[in-house]
Amino acid sequence: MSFLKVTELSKHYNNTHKALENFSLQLPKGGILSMVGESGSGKSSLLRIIAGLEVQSAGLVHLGDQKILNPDQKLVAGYDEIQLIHQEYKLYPNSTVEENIARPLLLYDKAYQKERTETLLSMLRLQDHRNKKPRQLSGGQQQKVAIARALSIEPEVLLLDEPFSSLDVIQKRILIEELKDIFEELKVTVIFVTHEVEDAMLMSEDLVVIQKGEIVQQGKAQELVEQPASEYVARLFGFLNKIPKMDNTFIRPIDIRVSAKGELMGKVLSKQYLLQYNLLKVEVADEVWRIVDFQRALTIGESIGLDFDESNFLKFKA
Ligand SMILES: Nc1ncnc2c1ncn2[C@@H]1O[C@H](COP(=O)(O)OP(=O)(O)OP(=O)(O)O)[C@@H](O)[C@H]1O
Repeated sequence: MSFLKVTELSKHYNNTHKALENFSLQLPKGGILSMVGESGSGKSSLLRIIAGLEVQSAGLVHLGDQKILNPDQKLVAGYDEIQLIHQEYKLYPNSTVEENIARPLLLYDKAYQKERTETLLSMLRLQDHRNKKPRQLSGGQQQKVAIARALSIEPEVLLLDEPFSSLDVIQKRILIEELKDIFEELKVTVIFVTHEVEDAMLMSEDLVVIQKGEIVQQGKAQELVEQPASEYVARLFGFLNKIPKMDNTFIRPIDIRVSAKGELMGKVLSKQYLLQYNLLKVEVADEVWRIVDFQRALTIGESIGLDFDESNFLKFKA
């Protein structure tokens, strides 16, 4: 059953520049979807239109039976039910964490205000910071407060536009894992936009890849990894090695074995020490391949045989 429904949305800035083209998407209530796309692919435009903050050139957005009106159709742009959070989301600098979270609840009954604020402080584990001002918090904690504030009025939909891009990797991973559980518990419907595929996979199994304003692939993470619809999608998940003399045919480093009687011979050009393996650059025919060496046994200049199963080839249309 679709709850958030985007139908054939297009957005052309200045009547020419196409930020979105015929974009359709459906999410069930409580669904979490991660959207990956490079800069300029139309992700922010999409979220702003879904939130009712931007006028589309064509197409519709529905939340349940309700048609989302754009700023040309509605006196006050936006909806309480749909909250958009982005990287530069501003907290009230002179208010405490507690006050920031309670702010959208000012018109509500006092007892409910208190109860809801306490729930969110506890859910997001911000109790110890309740009396601090935003500047006394780390970037990750500030984004948590922003999310708590957005969640205070119990929105149906949360739209996250690269909200963690200013955080360091460790902070970010912990926060994504924490938030995923909270979103599931609250049954809020979430679209999480990022250009980092690993962050997308941490947040949800359901992924959409967007390129130049169009969906290039949508599905479970495993489907996208195993059957990428294009070279672009495949490269999002890591290096590809081109098979010599075969057009548009590739193999991933992880699918290659180093073996004395390999199908192809290669020469190690360089090696890079990474956390779980050495990543080698290997000259193979006229190509430079990336090979993973878990044993860290291979040395620069060494000639090696490379073996693989053709069933692991990734073939794309030209
Ligand atoms: N207000 C605007 N006026 C004109 N062009 C715009 C406007 N906003 C966005 N664009 C253009 O529309 C395209 C899509 O932009 P959008 O910000 O939606 O993409 P994005 O995927 O969110 O990019 P980023 O990750 O860099 O934020 C880009 O080419 C951008 O330059």
